[in-house]
Amino acid sequence: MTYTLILLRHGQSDWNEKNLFTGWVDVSLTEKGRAEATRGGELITDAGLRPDVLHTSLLKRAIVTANLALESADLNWIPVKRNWRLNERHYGALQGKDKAETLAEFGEEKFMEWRRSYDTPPPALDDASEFSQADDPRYADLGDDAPRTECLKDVLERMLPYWESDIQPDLASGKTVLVAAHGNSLRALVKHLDGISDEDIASLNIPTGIPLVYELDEDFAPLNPGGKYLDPDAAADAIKAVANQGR
Ligand SMILES: O=C(O)[C@@H](CO)OP(=O)(O)O
Repeated sequence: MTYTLILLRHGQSDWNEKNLFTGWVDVSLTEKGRAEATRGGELITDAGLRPDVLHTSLLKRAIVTANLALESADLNWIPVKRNWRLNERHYGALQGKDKAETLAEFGEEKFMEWRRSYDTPPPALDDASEFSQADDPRYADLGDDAPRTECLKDVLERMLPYWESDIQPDLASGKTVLVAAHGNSLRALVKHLDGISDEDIASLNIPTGIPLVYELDEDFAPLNPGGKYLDPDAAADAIKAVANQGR
């Protein structure tokens, strides 16, 4: 028995286009992002894949991406589960800040530490900030556990329980699972699946809107380590663009 897992980062968002740190701020897709999402669904269909169930974050850029992909795959009807544990990394006090200005102000080392180090979070976001989610009803159940900043390690630690409790059982029952999420929550999942070291994960970036397919064995170990992008050429170009953000 092999399991099929399809990872889909949301299409380009308004704040991807503007080059702003986003995190938990609930921004919309651009027209380009919507087109990427639709094409993502076409790529899934063309590859002969048919997701049985969808898991998304609570952020609309992932939700709308999944809806558009499923619309183009004529699979609007499949069951969906949404969970904050698939959210983008909470970017702390960087949320709403321009990436190029942050790089210019703090320098390459600090910028990359905040962006890609495994275990150093940016400073926490003040609850009074216009970019805070402290009063957002969708996170009310989290109470004081709601993050004010996160590093990738934090994301991995809050994502893994959901991977084990909700996604693995769907895979184990033979379902093809589509996970529509974010650059850093998917980096955390890929780190876990591929056993990537804390150092090496810094240079792994995930492009918007291009499905990444893993075939997993019964222990959820990849049979195709690194997975397979359904449009490898577009993925390679887009990965470089993500890596160079801020420059
Ligand atoms: O701003 C963010 O939330 C993320 C994803 O867009 O950015 P980065 O790739 O810099 O971690």
